[in-house]
This record gives sequence, structure tokens and C-alpha cells, in this order.
Amino acid sequence: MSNSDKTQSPQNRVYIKNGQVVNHDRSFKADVYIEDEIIKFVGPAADITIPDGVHTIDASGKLIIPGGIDPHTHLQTPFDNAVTVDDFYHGTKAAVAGGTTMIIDFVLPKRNDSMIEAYNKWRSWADPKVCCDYGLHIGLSWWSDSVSEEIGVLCKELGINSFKTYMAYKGTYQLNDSELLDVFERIRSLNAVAMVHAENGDIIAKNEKRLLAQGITGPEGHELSRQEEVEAEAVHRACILAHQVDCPLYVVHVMSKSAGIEIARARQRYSEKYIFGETLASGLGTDGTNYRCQHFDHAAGHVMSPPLRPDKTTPEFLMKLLASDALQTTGSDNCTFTKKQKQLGLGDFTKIPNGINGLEDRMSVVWEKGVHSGLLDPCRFVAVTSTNAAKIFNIYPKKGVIAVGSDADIVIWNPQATRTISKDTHHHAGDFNIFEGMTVHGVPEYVLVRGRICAEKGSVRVSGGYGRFVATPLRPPFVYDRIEGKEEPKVEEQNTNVAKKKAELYSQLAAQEPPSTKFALNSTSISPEAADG
Ligand SMILES: NC(=O)NCCC(=O)O
Ligand SMILES: [Zn+2]
Ligand SMILES: [Zn+2]
Repeated sequence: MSNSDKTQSPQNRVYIKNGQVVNHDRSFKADVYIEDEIIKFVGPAADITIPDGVHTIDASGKLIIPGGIDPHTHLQTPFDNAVTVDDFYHGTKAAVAGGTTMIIDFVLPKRNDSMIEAYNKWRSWADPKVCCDYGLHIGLSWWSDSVSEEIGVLCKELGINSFKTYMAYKGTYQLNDSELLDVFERIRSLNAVAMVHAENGDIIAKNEKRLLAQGITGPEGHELSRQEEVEAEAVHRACILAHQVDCPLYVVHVMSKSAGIEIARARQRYSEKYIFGETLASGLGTDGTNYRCQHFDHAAGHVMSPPLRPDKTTPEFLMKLLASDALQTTGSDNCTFTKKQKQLGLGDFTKIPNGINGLEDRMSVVWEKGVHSGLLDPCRFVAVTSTNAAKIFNIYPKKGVIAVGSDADIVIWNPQATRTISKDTHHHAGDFNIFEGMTVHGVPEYVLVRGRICAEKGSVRVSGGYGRFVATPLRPPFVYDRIEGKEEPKVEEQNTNVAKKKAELYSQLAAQEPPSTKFALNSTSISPEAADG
């Protein structure tokens, strides 16, 4: 240690001893030393001398994992006919309470709005309030030459590398295939990453009208209007459109078995280039049977798009897709509305604001349904809750790993402890929790955001404005090396559990026709041939 180091206040320094470090690729016993927001040492206790007065945490029996990265949130966002109730303070406080130390939120301009003005607006909302670091994606709610020009500026000057397109929300955000091709081409030319909300908006609009005309006005109509094949068709089409113009595509909120299979098939078809898939805590932790609940507030509280699926085997299936690397990340899609806001859709399900919680509970739900139930190993848990998002959005190894030189975004995870999720104890601003009553193993005992202890044994001590905007640079190597044939080691070379599961999945896919699906709405069944067409 140099003399200047010794004069720093001990609060800048934290020593975590006796823990088990878990990264995406390996797990090992090590102590971790943090100074001035950065991890300075990872290794055996014998290899470091710790100065006096350093705050020391004994992590015996606990895991030391990279802070969660939630790549999909909508804080303080005007959406549908309301504004989401978790602002950047409450949302990021809830994140930290649950072990997430970075979020990537969506700027969502209105049609005809300037993307850059919208970006500035989001920055001005977020910067003074965020309790943890954050990045931004831009929602491409419309397309024109000026938008094309602006996204160049956003990429080159404003720290943006990812843009979400919409195949749903007809009349507001939906782009047609020709526009999607133009957008994907432009994104590829910038070495950025395209994202897509994949549901067929034309089918949904027609089904909504039909359902309302039939007198189906309650929240169950939401799911009926956009069943699995509506999602799967759009995923299939989006993957092909992106591939046609050589553009990497991140499919957000994959919520159904058949959409997940479309991702797996596209990844297999394109040798794991181009396509990445995200699923959500909500899709892993609960299901669409809730739409049938007679209590409006309960059923409407689960309304989101794509919807949760009534097939109760879907959550485990999605977890298996994460385990086999068919899907790479988990987000929350945290987009919370109060019961009162949801009641805007009383008597017309199309007016229920879409969105659910998950920012606080994502890590615990994925641990419970993944690791505790034996479907994920702890390394894969880290990959799907943190590292893969860091790699895809190009903030690795600053984020997403416990390594010397990385930001000290660290969670000391107690895999044995349990907690019961409730709206009465959560840190969200909303009055509803889709995981209400669920007891989960896996509790973040300490959460460090850039070296600062922000949560400790249930007490959350955050301050708005501590978080920083993190620029996401262009050309993520994890994405572009593969496309350009300069592959980095694949995940399966690092995790044999994942490799085995992936090989099994690929051999099943190769042997099978696409799944045939039946839907209650019009009782048609799609033959394998038709689905393959
Ligand atoms: N998912 C949802 O229902 N609300 C957020 C907006 C979106 O992600 O499409
Ligand atoms: Zn979406
Ligand atoms: Zn979303």
C-alpha cells in the first residue's frame, strides 16, 4: 500500500473474507478487497495484508456474486394511459434491496418525438434519483430519416448501443417489416444491438376487437388476444429479418414455450450468431392462470405483454431454456402500475396498463426456481442474472464479474436463508406484487454498489443520485466477434453443465418438426408442416 492509500477513509475500503466467489465461468474460495469503488484483490487470504480499520465482512458459508444486472426496466415511464409508479428512486432502491446493482432502462419517445430530446429527458429524470448505476436502451417508436440520423448521434456521442423495436402495439409503436429491415440495417451499420418486442400487432388488434364484440371485456381477454403462436410467429419473423441484414438481435421478454423454441432454433440455425433471448422473472415465477381470477385487481395486476401463459409447465420450460443457453438473460420488465391505474381497464381489458413488478425479486425468483430447484448451477445463475447482460451490452468486465479492476458491485448471497415476498414489505412504490406469498431461498445479505454497502441484512441504505449513467459502447465483442468470425470461447466450453444441456436440446430440435400448438380462441391446430412453412 502506498502512503496516499493509507490516508484514505476506511469507508472506501471493504474486505470480504471466507466467502465462495461465484462467477459465470467458475466458483472458488477467495477473499475480496475493495478500495475506492473498485475490486483490488481476489484471492487467498495469505496473499494480502489488510490495513487496520478496514470494514470487514465475514462471508463464511455465503456466496460472493456479481451484482445483478437487470437489462429491462421501465421506471417513471409514460406508457399506455398512465405513468409507471416506480420512479428512478423507488425502482433502483427496490433493485438494490434485491441484489441488483445495475439496471438498463428504456427511453420511450412518443411517435414523432426526437430520440435525442427523449434521451435527455430520461437522463434528467434518472440522474438525480438513481441509487445504483444505470444504462439506457432507446425504444424506436417510429422510423424516419431523422430517427436514423439521431441514432447515429446516440451511438457515437451519448453512450447508447441498443435499440428496441416493436412488432406489437399497433397504432403507437409497431413497425412494419419493411421498417424493421431498415432499422436492423442501420443498427448493423453502427455495430449496435437491435432488440425486439416480438408479438404480431395486427393479429392482436383484430383479436381484441373480436373479443370485445363477444363481450369478453375482463383481463382474461388480454391473454386470449395474444396467445402463444402470436408471439412465436413474430419471434420467427424477427430472427429472419435480422439475419437477412446481418444484424444481431436481442429478443426481449420471451414468455412462451413456442417462442423460446423459435429462439433456440434460430440460434442453432445461425451457429449461435445473431440471436439472443431474454426471459423474465415473472415468466419464471408465476403463470397466466392468474388472468382467470375473478378479482379484477388480481387478474389485472398480472397484465403484461407478452402475457404470462396459462400453461403451468411454461415457467419450468423457460428455466430449462436458460439452463441450456437457448436463452441468455433474465430481466424484470419492471413496469409497475397501482391497482387504481390498472382499473382504467375495468370493462375493457385493452385499457389495462401493461406491466408488472420484478426488479426487487428477480434474483431471488431465479435462484428459487433455477438453482434451488436443481435446474441451474450457481455459475449459470450468475451468467443469466448478470454476466451475459454485461457482455451483450458491452459493459463487461467493468460489470458482471468479480475480478480485479471491475466495479465493486457485489452481492453476498445467502443460499440457505429464505424470505416471503409481499407488497407489504417490498421496496417498490406499487401496491401489488405478482409474487405475493412466494417463499424464496436465496437472500442478498449484503449488497455493495461500487463498493458502498447499500443493503445489509434487510436494512437498505441508499441515496438518490449515487448511481451513475454507464455508457454502453458500440461493437460488443461477445456479439460481434461471432458475427465476424472471431469467436470468443463459447459458454459451453466454460460450463460443462450448460454444454451437455445444449447438446441435448439441439439434438432434440434437429430430430423434431416445429411444435404444433392448439389454441382455444379459434380452436385451429397448426400442423407441423404449416408451422414450418
Ligand atoms: N411488458 C409490458 O407489459 N410492459 C412494458 C412494455 C414492454 O416491454 O413492452
Ligand atoms: Zn416490450
Ligand atoms: Zn418492457
